[in-house]
Amino acid sequence: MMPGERGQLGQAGLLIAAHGIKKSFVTGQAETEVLHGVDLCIQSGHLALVMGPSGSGKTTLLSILAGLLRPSDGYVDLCGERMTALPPHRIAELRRRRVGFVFQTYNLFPALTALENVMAALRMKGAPAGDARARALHCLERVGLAELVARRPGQLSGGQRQRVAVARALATAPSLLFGDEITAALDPASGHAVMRLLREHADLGHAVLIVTHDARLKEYADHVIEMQDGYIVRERYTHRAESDFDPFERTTPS
Ligand SMILES: Nc1ncnc2c1ncn2[C@@H]1O[C@H](COP(=O)(O)OP(=O)(O)OP(=O)(O)O)[C@@H](O)[C@H]1O
Repeated sequence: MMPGERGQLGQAGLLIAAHGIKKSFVTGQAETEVLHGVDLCIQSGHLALVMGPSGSGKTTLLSILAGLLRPSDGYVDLCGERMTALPPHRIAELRRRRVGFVFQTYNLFPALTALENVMAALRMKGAPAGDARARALHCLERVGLAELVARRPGQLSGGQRQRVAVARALATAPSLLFGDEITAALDPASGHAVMRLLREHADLGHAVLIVTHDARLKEYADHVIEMQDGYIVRERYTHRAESDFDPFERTTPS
């Protein structure tokens, strides 16, 4: 059961528990440590933001938590499994079952239409063709692309491609959804719509973790993590505004 499936919990409702994460990169003769021992927990039902200056290690941390990059030291438990102890094929399998991504580069298949791109993700998780088509159409409609489902990525704007990537990530109802600058290419109204969908996704008991420079997204967040020079320097659990205040529309020029 994929759509609507609740995120499988690790200990005490944690979908991610990471401890002592270090990462070094070797360039030429030099080895540089860019994460210096990061501890982080992400709870089920939470939308978390990772913020901080350029080069502070946000994308590196996200890649490690998502199982795309191995830490040099420390461990990551994902949905209760010690991911960092698994061999690569088991990590790939865990990612396929539990994780969704939206990257700045979208990673869409250029030869497939928007509909086919979203369907492909569902088919890879074993959904029958008819179900995959219906769910893909529904998800594309939710991101406001109902009219554009037959277009290929090359026939869409950057913001429209970003929304296809969001539809594709949400379609498989991942326990953990990772996003890197998810709203960067979006106009205020689309940014608002996408964040509302991600908020709903977290409210189902999943978790959403987004790297961003956009302070407006804090209005949707439960947990804000600030990084600097390879360390987490501040973490805040926020109380979301109960009002229908709209941070995107507030900055829309009148
Ligand atoms: N594959 C790599 N090889 C060598 N150095 C790397 C590699 N990936 C990242 N780095 C370095 O690690 C540091 C952290 O990079 P990272 O991309 O995690 O930062 P960031 O906070 O996401 O930055 P931005 O906000 O600009 O995207 C930077 O100094 C970067 O140059």
